[in-house]
Amino acid sequence: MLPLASGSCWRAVLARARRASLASGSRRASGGPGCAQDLPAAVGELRGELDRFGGVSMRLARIGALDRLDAAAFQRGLQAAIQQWRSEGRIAVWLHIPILQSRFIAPAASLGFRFHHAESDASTLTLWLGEGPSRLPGYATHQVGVAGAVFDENTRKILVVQDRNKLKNMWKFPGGLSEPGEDIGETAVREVFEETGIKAEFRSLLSIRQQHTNPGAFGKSDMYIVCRLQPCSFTINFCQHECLRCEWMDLNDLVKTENTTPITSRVARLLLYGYREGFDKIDLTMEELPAVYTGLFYKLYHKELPDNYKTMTGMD
Ligand SMILES: NC(=O)C1=CN([C@@H]2O[C@H](COP(=O)(O)OP(=O)(O)OC[C@H]3O[C@@H](n4cnc5c(N)ncnc54)[C@H](O)[C@@H]3O)[C@@H](O)[C@H]2O)C=CC1
Ligand SMILES: [Mg+2]
Repeated sequence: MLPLASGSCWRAVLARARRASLASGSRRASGGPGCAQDLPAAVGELRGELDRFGGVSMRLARIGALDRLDAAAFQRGLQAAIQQWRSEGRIAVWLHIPILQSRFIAPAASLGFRFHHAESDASTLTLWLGEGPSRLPGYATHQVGVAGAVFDENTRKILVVQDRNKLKNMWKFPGGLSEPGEDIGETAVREVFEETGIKAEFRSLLSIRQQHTNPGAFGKSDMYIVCRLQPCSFTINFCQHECLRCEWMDLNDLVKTENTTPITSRVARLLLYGYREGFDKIDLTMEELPAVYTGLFYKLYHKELPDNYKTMTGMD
């Protein structure tokens, strides 16, 4: 982000707020915590930053004497700053508020700010200043759950569990929610081990289910991904908190049983097809590739691409 050229605007408006307070002889003029005389210390450090979309970002954590700034003075300062930013053609304001400074949320909300998101130690509010409805991107919309279909080709057995905390005890693949920064395959391997004690390796991605307004996802959307895993151990030691039962079941039995969920039944049939006709018919395999802009790496999942199509050597 670039420092905002009109950062001095804050200094001016809060100095004005201070003068107004002094003139009105308000309680703050008399000194003590939250007193208007203390404003310049906080205000001098208050800087907005311009982003590449033409919006302004304000991080209250960067202001040293914020503890002494009271909510009413903050609101007056913010209001004047918004006016200034509007006149400069800024399209939006992002306000980052540390959790211990949450008293600034209400004054910001009264000026039209709304929550964009919250982390454990801070919240971010936004105000759209541009024309028409807000074009700011929303925050996270989905949770990601991943299950491991651990299939042993030698015995044709598949690892299944029944949840302890469900009203109906149906067979399903072990799995759970992905953690931040975790790859899909890593979640499948971790959850399978935590729930069943079975060690396994990621082979491919088999299916993706998307479901909206999911109660288990706090009313957000849910992506449930099933991976094919290859077992590396076979002795079950299942988690008593999460699972009621866990066993290696013949794949044909899982395909035929009614005591399962529709998605488990469908993926079992997909696995049976892959087992008989070749897993290349059903696998979305993974490859790591470099990201162009960030210099980081990402994982790409798709059906196997023949080598000559990867390089395009000798092809038109
Ligand atoms: N069709 C299927 O076969 C099923 C698919 N799924 C999918 O699996 C994913 C989630 O898997 P899970 O095994 O549920 O996740 P998980 O294995 O990460 O377990 C979640 C844990 O959080 C606990 N928990 C949940 N809500 C709680 C609350 N309000 N208070 C206290 N503890 C709470 C649960 O008891 C459980 O121990 C989702 O994507 C979901 O859609 C889940 C169940 C069945
Ligand atoms: Mg689970």
